[in-house]
Amino acid sequence: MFIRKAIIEAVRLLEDGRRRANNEVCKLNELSDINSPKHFKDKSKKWLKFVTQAKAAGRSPEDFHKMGDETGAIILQNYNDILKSCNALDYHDFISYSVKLLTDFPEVFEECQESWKAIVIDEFQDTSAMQYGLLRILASHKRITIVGDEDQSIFSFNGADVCGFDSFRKDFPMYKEVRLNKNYRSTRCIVEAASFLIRNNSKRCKSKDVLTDNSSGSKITIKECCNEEAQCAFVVDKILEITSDGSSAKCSYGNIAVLYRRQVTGKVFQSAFRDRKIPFNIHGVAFYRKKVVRAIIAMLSTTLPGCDDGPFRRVFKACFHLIKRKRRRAFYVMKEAGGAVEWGRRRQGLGEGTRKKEGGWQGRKKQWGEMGNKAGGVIEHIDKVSTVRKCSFISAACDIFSAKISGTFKRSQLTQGRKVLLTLDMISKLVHREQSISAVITSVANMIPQKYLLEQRAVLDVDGSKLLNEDNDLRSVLQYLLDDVSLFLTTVHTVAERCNDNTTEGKGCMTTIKAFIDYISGRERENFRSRKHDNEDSVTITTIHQSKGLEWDTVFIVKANEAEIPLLHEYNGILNESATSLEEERRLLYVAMTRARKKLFMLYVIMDSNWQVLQPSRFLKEIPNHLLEAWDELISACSETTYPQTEQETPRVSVSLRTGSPEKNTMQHVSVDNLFNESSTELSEHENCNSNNFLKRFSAEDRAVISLLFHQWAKKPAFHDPKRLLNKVAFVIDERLRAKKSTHKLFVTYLGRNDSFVICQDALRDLKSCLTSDEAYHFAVSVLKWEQIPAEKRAYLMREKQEHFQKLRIESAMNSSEPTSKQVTSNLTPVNGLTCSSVAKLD
Ligand SMILES: Nc1ncnc2c1ncn2[C@@H]1O[C@H](COP(=O)(O)OP(=O)(O)OP(=O)(O)O)[C@@H](O)[C@H]1O
Repeated sequence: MFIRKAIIEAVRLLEDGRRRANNEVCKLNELSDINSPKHFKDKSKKWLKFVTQAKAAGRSPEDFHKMGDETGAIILQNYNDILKSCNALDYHDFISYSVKLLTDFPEVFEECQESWKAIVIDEFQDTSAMQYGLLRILASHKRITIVGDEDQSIFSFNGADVCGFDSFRKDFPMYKEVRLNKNYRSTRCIVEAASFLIRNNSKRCKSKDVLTDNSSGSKITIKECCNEEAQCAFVVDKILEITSDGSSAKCSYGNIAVLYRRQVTGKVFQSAFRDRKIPFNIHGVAFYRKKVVRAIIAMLSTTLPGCDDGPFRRVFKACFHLIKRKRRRAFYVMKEAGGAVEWGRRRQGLGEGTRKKEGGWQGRKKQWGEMGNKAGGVIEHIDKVSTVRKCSFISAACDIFSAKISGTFKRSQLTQGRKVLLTLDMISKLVHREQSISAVITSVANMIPQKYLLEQRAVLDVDGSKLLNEDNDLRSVLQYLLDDVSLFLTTVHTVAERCNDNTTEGKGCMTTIKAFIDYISGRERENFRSRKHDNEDSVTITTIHQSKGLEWDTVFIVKANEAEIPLLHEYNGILNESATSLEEERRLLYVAMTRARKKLFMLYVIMDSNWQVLQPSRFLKEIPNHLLEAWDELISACSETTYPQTEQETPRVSVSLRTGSPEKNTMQHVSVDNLFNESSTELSEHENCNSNNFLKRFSAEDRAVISLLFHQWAKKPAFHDPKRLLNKVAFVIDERLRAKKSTHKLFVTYLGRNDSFVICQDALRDLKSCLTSDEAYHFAVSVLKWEQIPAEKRAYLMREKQEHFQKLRIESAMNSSEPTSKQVTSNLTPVNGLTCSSVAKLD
């Protein structure tokens, strides 16, 4: 967290410096954008990767300076300065300082040599250059064994350096190499397929061919799916089939895994598995490990006799956590306002020196330090006082915060501390007065600073496996907790015991609370123990990175698509198709494939959830056909049986377009494009995607014409390149604009027909002006992809798409008595000159 903050600040300092150097004065309304945390957060993502890699490689700002990367040098320098000024070290510093310690202090080095007489390193391919440097010093006695597989180096984003093997060979020339070429895990078919794939990497030891004595097993199934839903349905059906008693190759749930490149791909599987009652496991936080639930339990625990320091510490942490957040928000607001003040000052001619004196990183750090580190700092200080005075945490806290002034804390912090003590006192009184434990929990929940967390759903996708395997649970966190209380009262804590509580204690519900806390602690312990066992018979859903080192009988690699694996986009959307990143992505697929013992499925989708056309991963083509199950048959089976081709099955919509003047409406036919239109409108409610963003710039009517124009030229082989397509569209616009009319007819030949559409001059100009944008480029790419799909497959997809939006409309109409904007538009359609009707087959 701190690292990210430091990088955000490093980026902010860089931009600040640049603006000052250029003497740029921002407009007031731009300032809030420029200074907004989001602005820096987004930008800092790519720099986080840069700094991690630079530090892992042991590079200094000077190195980047020498390489001519001035920006990189400044960012790294700023980042290092920030850490230094906060007296902080990051993970990479731990290693570099250890190297320094061992080099500068021979006695430390000798002690380490004495302690570690021999060193064994597993997964050596994941070692960074910096780690290797430390290793080299520690292993000066030359008693070192490294185990690794360069083909499985997949953590370069974390600084792992696949060149480590070469460095090792050079630094330990007396090494003895033992090649473990025999694979005991997978069938021959899987081993061969993975080998064929990885052979395409140039940076690897060529002589390394993995063999196996295992049987050849069944071929790899490559499955094309219409969309993610269809992909999920296939996986679910297949799992149910292979786990059923009747299956010839019966497999237990625990022997199956679904692997994907990005976390987000797994979401759809979680809900589908829940619906179909397939047990699965995933890393996550169980309900009683949620911070907010733990805070409530800690607050209750503080009222119990003999409560130790832990719950008190947790309460302080939870309450000061809010202060931190609240203040940080306030800080950003202040920063934004400060930006405006600063702008004002510039206008008034206040000097740089004044600004530096008042602001700068030091000032900001002071403010941030006060805010960000308070919870930790406060608790640390109370701990210190309690150790020195040999008293409990709460006594120390009472002493500290009852003081009117403090040498350590500011007055505002003392006030906050007193508030926490007051809250604890109120809870204690409540527990002694109130007899209903549910009432106490509800009141305590109200005192929790992060109250909003209690309204969130108790069972989220990121929760622990035990909870995820339960049915869809719509209860809030608070309701979940209160239901647990009811369950406890009705099943565990008998009426007699409750009466006993009241008579022995006189009043309050302290004993019940103690019993409840004991009950849930015991249950949690048991859950934790059994979870491990439960997971043994659950399907694993995980990312490829997390699957490293594991193995299953059956593995599904899902969404094996371009832009997924290989995932070559940087955070800033720039395509990084360097050979190095491509080879790392190939290794990633290699790791995924080699997780399978007996059966491997590789699936790809034709369209993503945004209805964007996707291509299968280029890596699939690197696996020879003879290892794939009925690849050709599958494809032809799909096109022959899956895609309907009759007129009735591929309804099309025709839309008449508005002309420049409303009176001169002409009816024109638009085919696929109104669906693009439709999707772009619908998608605005879902996710933004570049190509749809492009169309969204235009009015609904113009979108159809523009889309059609692109499709017309995309069909011609001469314009199969997105840039050429954009140039052609620009050329057509120029021609039209030369005619100097307020409205223009665009002659479009599409689906074998010549049609003309009227579009106004302004829309044409707007279109021309944005043809060089990234969004236009993405749109051109998506149009080209669409046109490359075989006609019958396109017809099928169109039908799917129409059905999808039809379903959405029906659902939204059923959910809302108010008409949606879309419904309003469609009701107004005749007035605007838009009509819809079914027309013939697509192509
Ligand atoms: N000599 C052997 N005889 C039989 N089975 C073996 C032998 N060595 C390993 N195996 C089996 O092969 C599988 C893979 O072994 P292991 O996990 O040690 O390999 P690995 O190189 O660490 O794999 P990876 O790095 O790909 O995860 C395991 O199921 C293991 O039981």
